Amino acid sequence: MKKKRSRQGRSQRRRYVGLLGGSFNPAHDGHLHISREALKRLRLQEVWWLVSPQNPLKDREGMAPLADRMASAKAVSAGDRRIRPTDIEVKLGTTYTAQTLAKLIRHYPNLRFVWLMGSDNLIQIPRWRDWNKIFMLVPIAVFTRPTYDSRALSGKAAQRYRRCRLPLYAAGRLAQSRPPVWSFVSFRRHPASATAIRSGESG
Ligand SMILES: Nc1ncnc2c1ncn2[C@@H]1O[C@H](COP(=O)(O)OP(=O)(O)OP(=O)(O)O)[C@@H](O)[C@H]1O
Ligand SMILES: O=C(O)c1ccc[n+]([C@@H]2O[C@H](COP(=O)([O-])O)[C@@H](O)[C@H]2O)c1
Repeated sequence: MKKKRSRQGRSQRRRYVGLLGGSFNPAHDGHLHISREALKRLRLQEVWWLVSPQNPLKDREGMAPLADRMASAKAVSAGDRRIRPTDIEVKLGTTYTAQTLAKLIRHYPNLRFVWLMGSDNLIQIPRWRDWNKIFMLVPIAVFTRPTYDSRALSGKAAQRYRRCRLPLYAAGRLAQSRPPVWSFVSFRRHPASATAIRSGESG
């Protein structure tokens, strides 16, 4: 009886943290939108914006300095204390997500992480280093994004992990679920994109 109570106590103290990795070149309302959706729908306490030193698949040309991207992330998230921009990958010495996650899990044994990404990245994730390891390490929430969803849901990653997909109505349990597990969060789309902002469209 005593043992049961203390186990419950431990799980109540657990904090669930969403990780939104990105270039944030610059940060925009789309990032804010999916972070708030994640906090609410996945029942998270915090979302960390992992402002990437350099996306291994993106060109260095046109990539603003990390300090500028951090400043933009801080400005956009300023109104919401649950959202925390960080350049922690610099301190961890990682640019590959699988490595970042392995280190974060080791450094923060009392936190439970969930990887957050837009549906464009579900299409691309099979090109990431050790991508299957990412599915094994943390639950993954994929957010709806204009134009990408149907390709994402018929793509290699969605197909390979189709049996590990939690339906939307169960997304509130995603953070506590044992990987591999993922969910497609399709409540409301947001049209913003950094590419559009850089090219002078409204984003
Ligand atoms: N409007 C959006 N809806 C859903 N997910 C988004 C949206 N904007 C960004 N994301 C997600 O946020 C993460 C970080 O995105 P990133 O910083 O690359 O912005 P981006 O707008 O996709 O940039 P770019 O256009 O330069 O590729 C990625 O997982 C991306 O899919
Ligand atoms: O690990 C990889 O091989 C890898 C390849 C491409 C992108 N990522 C990560 O994916 C996240 C989204 O990147 P971006 O540039 O699309 O915003 C960011 O955290 C990147 O570090 C990771």
